[in-house]
Amino acid sequence: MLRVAVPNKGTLAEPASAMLREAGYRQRGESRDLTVLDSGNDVEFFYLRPKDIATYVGSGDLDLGITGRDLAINTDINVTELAELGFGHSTFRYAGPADQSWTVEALGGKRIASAYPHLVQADLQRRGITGSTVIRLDGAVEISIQLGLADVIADVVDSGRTLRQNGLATFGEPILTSEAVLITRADSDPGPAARQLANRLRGVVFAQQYLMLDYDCPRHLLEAATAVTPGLESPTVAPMADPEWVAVRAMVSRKEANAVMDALADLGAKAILASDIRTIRL
Ligand SMILES: Nc1ncnc2c1ncn2[C@@H]1O[C@H](COP(=O)(O)OP(=O)(O)OP(=O)(O)O)[C@@H](O)[C@H]1O
Ligand SMILES: O=P(O)(O)OC[C@H]1O[C@H](OP(=O)(O)OP(=O)(O)O)[C@H](O)[C@@H]1O
Ligand SMILES: [Mg+2]
Repeated sequence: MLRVAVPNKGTLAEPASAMLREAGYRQRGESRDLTVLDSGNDVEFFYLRPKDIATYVGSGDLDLGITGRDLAINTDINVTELAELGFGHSTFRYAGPADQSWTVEALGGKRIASAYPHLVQADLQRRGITGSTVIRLDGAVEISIQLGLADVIADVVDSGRTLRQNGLATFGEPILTSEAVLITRADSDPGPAARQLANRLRGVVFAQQYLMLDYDCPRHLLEAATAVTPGLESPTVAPMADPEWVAVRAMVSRKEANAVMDALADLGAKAILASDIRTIRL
């Protein structure tokens, strides 16, 4: 039986379970449940702290896990990414008081507070910065400078609101860009059941990036219209009761969908519909 770790709370918990459900797996109904057996798919899910997931997967006690890339790297254990899951996006950055001008080069010998100490140590080492003290905190890191514990922080930045509220500003390039990822132990074949779960999740991620467009097209405009909607392989073109018209169906990128619909309408297509795609196998 495949054993899979899923975040039990925090930012990643709800979207991770929703994605697994969409991919056809049974998920817990009660937020206090720590395990769920999906006997139909021969998978057992374990609901664990996101910070601990890479530890379980890296040790080989669990086969797969969903966690943040930043959390996985910070765990400093041998795991590899099987899929990017398209949610839980963030950056990991240095920040200091907004009224001081900081550079990464000036971090030597300074005190840096972070809930991701390994990630910070690795970044300092990569840059050849020495003598800094990394102070490990569990959360609410933004307050530590004000309280006198640290000179700067390194933390997860999403909207930037928490930093602004605490009078802080980022400096230097992001240390990392992160999102939720599916991980497995590095240097070992995860096996066919794990590959199937990864493929199902990739199908959901991919589907979320596309919409299905359907429209009616005057036959003489078909070439121009299908140039606007080439689809993945080629659009489906079906006859309509009126021989002057054809029905066209093609996938379009969700980001471009409205521009494509405008272009089709300008061209003379009618009844242009966009619908969600739940999942895909390419
Ligand atoms: N706005 C956000 N705040 C916090 N984490 C975020 C945010 N957006 C994305 N993430 C990602 O979510 C993961 C952190 O989730 P988690 O809930 O474990 O953090 P946490 O709230 O710091 O945990 P804890 O409950 O121990 O404080 C990281 O991978 C992080 O990059
Ligand atoms: O850029 P923003 O949109 O403001 O989001 C980033 C903030 O959110 C997270 O904190 P969280 O709420 O998880 O609290 P914590 O510090 O206790 O983990 C993270 O640690 C940052 O503090
Ligand atoms: Mg947090």
